[in-house]
Amino acid sequence: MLESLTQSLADALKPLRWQSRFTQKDIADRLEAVRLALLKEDVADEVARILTDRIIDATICRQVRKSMDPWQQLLRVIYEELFKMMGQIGMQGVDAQSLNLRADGELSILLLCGQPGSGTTTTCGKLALKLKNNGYRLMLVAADLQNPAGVERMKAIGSQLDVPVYCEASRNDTVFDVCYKARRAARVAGNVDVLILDTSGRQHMDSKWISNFTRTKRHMRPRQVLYVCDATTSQAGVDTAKIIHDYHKLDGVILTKMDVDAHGGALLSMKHMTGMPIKFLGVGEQLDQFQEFDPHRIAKRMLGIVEKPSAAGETMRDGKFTLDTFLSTMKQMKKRGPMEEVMKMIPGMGAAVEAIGDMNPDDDMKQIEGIIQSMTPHERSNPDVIDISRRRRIAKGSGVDPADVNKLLKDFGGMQGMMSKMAGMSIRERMWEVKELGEYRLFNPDPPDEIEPEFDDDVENEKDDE
Ligand SMILES: Nc1nc2c(ncn2[C@@H]2O[C@H](COP(=O)(O)OP(=O)(O)OP(=O)(O)O)[C@@H](O)[C@H]2O)c(=O)[nH]1
Repeated sequence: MLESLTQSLADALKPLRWQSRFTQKDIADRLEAVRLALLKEDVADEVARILTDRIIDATICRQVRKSMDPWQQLLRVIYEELFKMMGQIGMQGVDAQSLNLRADGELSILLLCGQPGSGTTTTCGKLALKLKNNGYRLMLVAADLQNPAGVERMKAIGSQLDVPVYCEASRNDTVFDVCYKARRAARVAGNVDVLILDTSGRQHMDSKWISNFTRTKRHMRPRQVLYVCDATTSQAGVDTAKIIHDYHKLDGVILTKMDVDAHGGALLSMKHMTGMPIKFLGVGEQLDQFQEFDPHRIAKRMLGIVEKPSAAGETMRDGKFTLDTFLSTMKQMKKRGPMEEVMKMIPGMGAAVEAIGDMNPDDDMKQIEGIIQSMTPHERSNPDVIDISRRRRIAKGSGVDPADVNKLLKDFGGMQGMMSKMAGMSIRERMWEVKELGEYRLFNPDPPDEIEPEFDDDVENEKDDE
């Protein structure tokens, strides 16, 4: 995954690697090499130009910290610009909020479309598996009637996941007919939370397909329409995604076959060129080879920064950071003073606390405590088992909205991930991570166009931290 892009970037930046000082000319020369490297990896011309211009601007705007290696500072700038180019945080989860699923217990519909062979049918199964693991009850719909093999594949996926599949024997039905009948069947069954429609077709660009798709989208009222794009098709895939998005206004992209995409052209260009966020990545043929898109991790990977798992990280991933741990950590922190004061003690959080103004972290803490205490011990150790009906009961028991329970579980999931990630980091890296979380992810799920990093602080003491 992304091997060629990582190598090209490394080659372009290599002359600066061991230099103790950089002039602006050095940086400009190297970034021209980076731009050419990006073009070679099939990144859109516009994206390569804007990205390198932004990196140059950011390096000029920042006051260079004397105590820090200039190479590290340059890498930091490139990393930030890469993830800004790709990412929109807070839209990638397999949860009610990120997928806009209904909170009232009514049927939610997700519509997936994509070019033939892009992996749409497989992706429907991957999404179904993730949702099933989060406690949702699914039905899959094989609405790609032009391709009998696709229907058979969907049936095989359904039996592998033990999820019902709706399909029609008649090939005279249109995509709309199948989806319409499937929705009726799901409602009659009464035990389906999410209906996933596989509408991958033969000729997405022909007028018949467009009118059928438009009708399906209008009448089925899906909660989200996701475009499945084969990452290896690079710019051609991005161009098609843009045409379809301009016409149909989709909600996001799932990039498949990332495991065999060495170049990352589609990955880097997609958000800027189409305006759609990337939500998930397909990273293999198996149904569990599916990831929520994390632009931070991908940007690091592009720069060859390896995240090393540590023993403590493994422990976290093994599930030992439970809701009980979370609650007791919060309580310990609370003993040290009001939440607001404790949060201010965390590097980078001070500004965030000021920014949230009227919000009262102590009240939030009481609500969190109430929700966690309404769960069973088993649920606190295994939050994945909390399905929709339990979420409703927990909400009732703690006097909050089901959406608050969903949010807590989502935040906890994020924190669990962060804890495992931080376990393998140096103190400085941890400080960056917490600072980013405070200023960027936690309080601002849609990142601003520009982040103002504080490179002009007095950081002479930083070396003491290491
Ligand atoms: N390596 C890799 N292969 C994938 C991935 N996703 C899907 N595939 C493979 O891509 C091929 C096409 O997948 P399908 O799910 O049938 O694609 P489709 O878009 O529904 O195709 P049609 O039915 O022809 O429209 C299959 O061999 C899948 O196993 C992925 O993330 N990585």
